[in-house]
This record gives sequence, structure tokens and C-alpha cells, in this order.
Amino acid sequence: MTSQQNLNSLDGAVLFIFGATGDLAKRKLFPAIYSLYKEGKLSDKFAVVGLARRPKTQEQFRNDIRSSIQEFSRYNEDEELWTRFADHFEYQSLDTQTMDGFQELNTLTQQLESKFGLGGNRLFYLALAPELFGGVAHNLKAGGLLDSDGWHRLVIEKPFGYDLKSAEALNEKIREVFEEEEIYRIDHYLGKEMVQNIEVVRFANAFFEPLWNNKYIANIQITLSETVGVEERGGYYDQSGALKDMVQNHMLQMVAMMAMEPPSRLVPEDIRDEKVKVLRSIRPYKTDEEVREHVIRGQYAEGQVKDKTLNAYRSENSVNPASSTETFFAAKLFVDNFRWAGVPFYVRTGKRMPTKSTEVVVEFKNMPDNVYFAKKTNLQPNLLVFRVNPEEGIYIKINAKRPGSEWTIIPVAMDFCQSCQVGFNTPEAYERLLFDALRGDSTYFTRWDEVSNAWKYIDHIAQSWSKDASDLQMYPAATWGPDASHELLAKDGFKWWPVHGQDEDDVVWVKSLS
Ligand SMILES: NC(=O)C1=CN([C@@H]2O[C@H](COP(=O)(O)OP(=O)(O)OC[C@H]3O[C@@H](n4cnc5c(N)ncnc54)[C@H](OP(=O)(O)O)[C@@H]3O)[C@@H](O)[C@H]2O)C=CC1
Ligand SMILES: O=C1O[C@H](COP(=O)(O)O)[C@@H](O)[C@H](O)[C@H]1O
Repeated sequence: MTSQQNLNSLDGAVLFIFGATGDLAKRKLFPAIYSLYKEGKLSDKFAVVGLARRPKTQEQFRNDIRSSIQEFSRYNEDEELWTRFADHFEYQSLDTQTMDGFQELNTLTQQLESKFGLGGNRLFYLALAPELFGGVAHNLKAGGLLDSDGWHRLVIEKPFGYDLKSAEALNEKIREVFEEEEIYRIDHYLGKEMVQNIEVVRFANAFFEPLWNNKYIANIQITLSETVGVEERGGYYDQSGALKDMVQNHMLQMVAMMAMEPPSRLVPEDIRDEKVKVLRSIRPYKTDEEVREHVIRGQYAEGQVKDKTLNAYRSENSVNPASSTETFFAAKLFVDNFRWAGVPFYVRTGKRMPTKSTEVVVEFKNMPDNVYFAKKTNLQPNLLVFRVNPEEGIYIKINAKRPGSEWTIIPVAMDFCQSCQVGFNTPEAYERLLFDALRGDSTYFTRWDEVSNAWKYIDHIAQSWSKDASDLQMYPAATWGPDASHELLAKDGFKWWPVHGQDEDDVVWVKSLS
């Protein structure tokens, strides 16, 4: 049975969470499973097996899950629901590096399948360090876990390798066991409501799609700013940096969603085909000079928020005190195809910025300046803004006459604030993606050719950076990164548009689209 045959139906399955004692399982996966159960999307036909090395009794494991739900779920606790829910969970201590335990796991799985009336569908979620992925895949096969009648799917977390070569090696190892259509590579940004909404807004609106090209669009800007530093993940982050942690995956996926052609059908492979064409068309930087001209890297130094002092990156736990790892990245990139020729895409992401925000801004070209309005007033460009995070919504900035004045033109905003209307309690990205994986919908997971093409773009930058770090620029924590990031746009006559919550623009909030 293929994954696709099961699209949209949940036939019941066993979920295996490898890394069940880890941070991701605690903060995201268990609350996501709970939400799906609470909303009736899972019914009672499921079982979850948590796996990690440390020993735990079933009671301890269930208590841990309960604490995770109490702390991180978007739903309040419900005693009666919890009791039924908890009955679906089992824990087994197992080291993925050895075969010991995998046959025992198979026996436990068969017992659970019989207890819950499940037909052999198995979803293996690897919330583990990537170097363990290949070994798990092989041990699952050797342990007989792939011999059941139903479907088998492997969900893997990022990072998928640390460059193209390592990603290829990892992919080959996994492909020895799983078919490409059985592999679900998570990019949690693709599970976000407003990222999924990009294609709907683009392709379902007559007043956007005809303008969606280099004739009308001046530039596209994607900002993904975080207020946090590296927290407890200094060891991982110091090896990775913003380029590999955020740009290789989330940022390039958002570029692909903005730039892709309309898919011929709304099916996973057609959508992914269009995204991969974009990733393949991103112009590589051919020389070190080109990298320096188009890419800015920064690292946060000590900074101040009100009366609180924020540590410099180099003073964070598990970070090399002489580290040249970038915590800020900004770049100008081009998608070299017919639609986008000449349109710069500016992307930036950073830790320890003043605001947590993800926004995608489409800046339209100015009206011809021989029009008499433009002669009298300084017209602002039209903007279409996708607010991805934390507020969700769409915002359009247009020019209009100031009421009561003769020829004063002011920017006005039409704001559709989705989170104001449906609240912030919309499904989390992990809920959507877990549900999609269970029903065999791979649309919002990354296919191997997307991952490999993304690495090609990243590798050029990483290789150039590895030769010489003298372009790394420090910025005080809680600021918008090095000045060079502003100059990158200023050279082209543009500026970063403020994100929501940054200095309020001179926009008049005249109308809500709701
Ligand atoms: N945390 C996050 O917010 C995010 C995480 N990710 C990715 O998710 C994955 C997991 O991250 P995270 O939860 O933070 O990591 P943690 O370090 O918190 O957890 C790792 C888990 O792996 C288990 N583990 C380690 N070695 C073995 C082994 N040999 N056999 C069995 N289990 C093992 C650990 O349990 P034990 O020690 O008991 O064996 C633990 O449960 C990583 O790939 C990470 O990059 C991606 C995006 C966000
Ligand atoms: O994948 C990652 O994403 C988070 C940011 O995700 P968000 O949903 O909170 O915007 C980032 O903090 C982390 O470093 C990175 O690994």
C-alpha cells in the first residue's frame, strides 16, 4: 500500500517517538498528539510508543507527558480525557545504536496493534540527533518493524545534513530502507497557517496573481527575527549558525512559496515540483566577492533591554568564546527565471533582535512619476504583507487622499488580522504536520530534491565564509543586526519595512477587511 492511497483517511496507526525524553517531544510532539486527540482527529485507534535510552517506568513516562501537556498544550487539562488518552502510551528504553531492543519493540507493537485494533500502519518519528537517523532506519528493518501489513512512514527532523555531501550520504542511508514517498522531512515553517496561506492568497485572488511578476514587483522581503538567544542549544548552534539553522530550510522554503508557479493540480508532487524549480533557479554566488557583496553575517554582542543586560553570544553556554558563528544573516538573492528576472529577494534572520516576528513583504513598483499625484506628494509604494508569526494575518498598504485635504495623499492600511478573529489558539505547526503525516499528505514536507538544491545555494556561502571570517560584524543584542544589512537594501534604493510591533509606521488604520 502506498502513502498516497491513504490520503485524507486516518486508519489508525502506531506512532513511535524516538527521542521521547527530549525537548522537542516535550514542548511540541506530546502537546500536538493531545490536541489531535482532543479534537477527535485521532479517534481511539492509535498507540504511541516513546523510545529513548534512559530507563523509565510506564507511570513515570505518562507523568512526564502529563506535565508536558500541562505546560505546553493550548488546551486546558481535562481529567476524563487525560485518563483515556494516557492509556494509549507506552515507553521502552532502547539505544538506537544497537539492534538490542528492536525485536522486543516489534513484539510490543504487535500487542498494541491487537489491543487497539490497528492494522499495521506504523509512523516512526525521529526526534533525534541526525547522526542517528540512518542507524534507526536499518534497525527498524532488521527488527522486523517494517514487515507489518499497513503503511510505514519515517518522519525526520532537521537538520538534514550539514552540507550537500553529508545530506546525500544521509539520504542514501535512509533510502536503503525507505522509499522517497515514505519519508516525511519536517520543516515546521511549512506547517504554519500563514505560510500555507501564501499559495491561497496568490492563486485565488484576481488582484494579486496578474501582478505577481517583475513588471509590478520591486522586491520581496522576508524577515524572521527572534528575541531569544541560543538558550540551551549553544553546542548545536555553534556548529550550525543562522545559515544552516534557519536559511537552508525555513527561509528558502518561504522564498519557494512566494516565487513558485501555480501548480497544475493541488496535489503534493505538483506543488513540490514547482517549489523545486524555484530552488534550482536561485542564482549561486560564484566568487567570494559575490558572497561578500550580497550576504551579511553578524553575531550578537552584549546588549541591553531596559535594565537587563543580555550576554554576548560568545559568553553563552557551550559556545566557543572565540566563535565566528553567525547569529544574524541577511542576503540579497535572485530567482533567475522569466517571472522574477531582476527582482531582488531580501531575506534576513537573527537571534537577539528586538522583536519576535516573521513577515513576508511584497513591495510593488512605484506608479509612473509623471502622474500628477506623484508630483505633489511623496507617494509610498504599495505593500502586501503576510504576517506569519506571532500575529497571523495579511496587510495591504495603499495610497489614498487624506480626508478633508485637497491633495494630500497618505498611506492607509487594510488589515486582516486572523489571530484577532480566531484567536491565537489555532493549531500549532506540529499538529498540522503530524496529522498530515498520519493521513499520508506530504505536501508540506520537503522532498529530497528540494533539500539538495537548498544545500547547493548554502554550500557556496558556507565554503566562502570558511576561508575568512573578517566580514563577521558584531551587533548589540536586542538590535536589528549590523548596519550593513540596511546598506544592502539602501544601495538598491530600498529599506527594510518595519515588522509589526516595530516603530509604528505613519499608517492610518482605516478599515478592517473582516
Ligand atoms: N528542540 C527543538 O525545538 C527542535 C529540535 N529539532 C530537532 O529535533 C531533534 C531532537 O531535538 P531535541 O529534542 O531538542 O534534542 P534533545 O537533546 O533534547 O533530545 C534528544 C533525545 O534523543 C534521545 N537519544 C539520544 N541518543 C539516543 C540513542 N542512542 N538511542 C535512543 N535515544 C537517544 C535522548 O534520550 P536519552 O538521552 O534518554 O537517550 C533524547 O530523548 C534534533 O534533530 C533537533 O535538531 C528541530 C527543530 C526544533
Ligand atoms: O527551526 C528552528 O526554528 C526556531 C524558530 O521557530 P519559530 O516557530 O519559533 O519561529 C529557532 O528558534 C530554532 O533555532 C531553529 O532550529
